[in-house]
Amino acid sequence: MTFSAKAWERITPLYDKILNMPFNKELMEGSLDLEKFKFYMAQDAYYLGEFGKTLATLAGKFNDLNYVLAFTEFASGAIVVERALHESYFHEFGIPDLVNPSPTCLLYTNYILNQAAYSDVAVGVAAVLPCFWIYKKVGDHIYTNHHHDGHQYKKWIETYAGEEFAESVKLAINITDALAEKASHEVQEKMLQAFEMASKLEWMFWDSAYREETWLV
Ligand SMILES: Cc1ncc(CN)c(N)n1
Repeated sequence: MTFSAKAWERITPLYDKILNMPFNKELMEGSLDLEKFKFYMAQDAYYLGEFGKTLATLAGKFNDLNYVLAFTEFASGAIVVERALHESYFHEFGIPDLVNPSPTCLLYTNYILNQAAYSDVAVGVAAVLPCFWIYKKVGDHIYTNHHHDGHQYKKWIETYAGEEFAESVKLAINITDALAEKASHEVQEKMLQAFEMASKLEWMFWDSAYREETWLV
């Protein structure tokens, strides 16, 4: 069994919960409160900057130059392509440029940055894989089930259900599998744990956006 098959099996119950979160269900129906979506987009802008730095950190750790290239492109993709999506919404909805990260956003970004900086590179890669893979699956699910006409969150849906993003996700999965194949049993177990932890943090990120989470002190 490949690492990716094992990893997805491990998070399947969590993935089902993600699909049924109010944020994602209402986003799909187009009924999601605009203030919640704006909150999410603002936090996600912060997230994507840190995600880009995490990918760039990982890029510098590979010996295989194909992987360096792939992760460098992922890093610029996170910042350039997804930022374009954000900027169109920022324009439309007036979301602020400077964002203070929510507790969950800070927790998630610090987790992936920490894994990229201090863990085995294969573990760092496993920690960022949910950011690709879960979004692709959720994007496809929402794309298939949403009403196409005049949907106010159409650009978001099309970004994550699109072909360009699909190519990156496939490559990220293949690289993770190749790294896992060469890793010790111990590192493979840490990779699974990192994949599961980041998947939980994806759940928390949507939940925190729905609650418009703030600092209590
Ligand atoms: C929180 C989060 N995770 C993943 C993605 C998709 N790269 C995103 N935009 N935001």
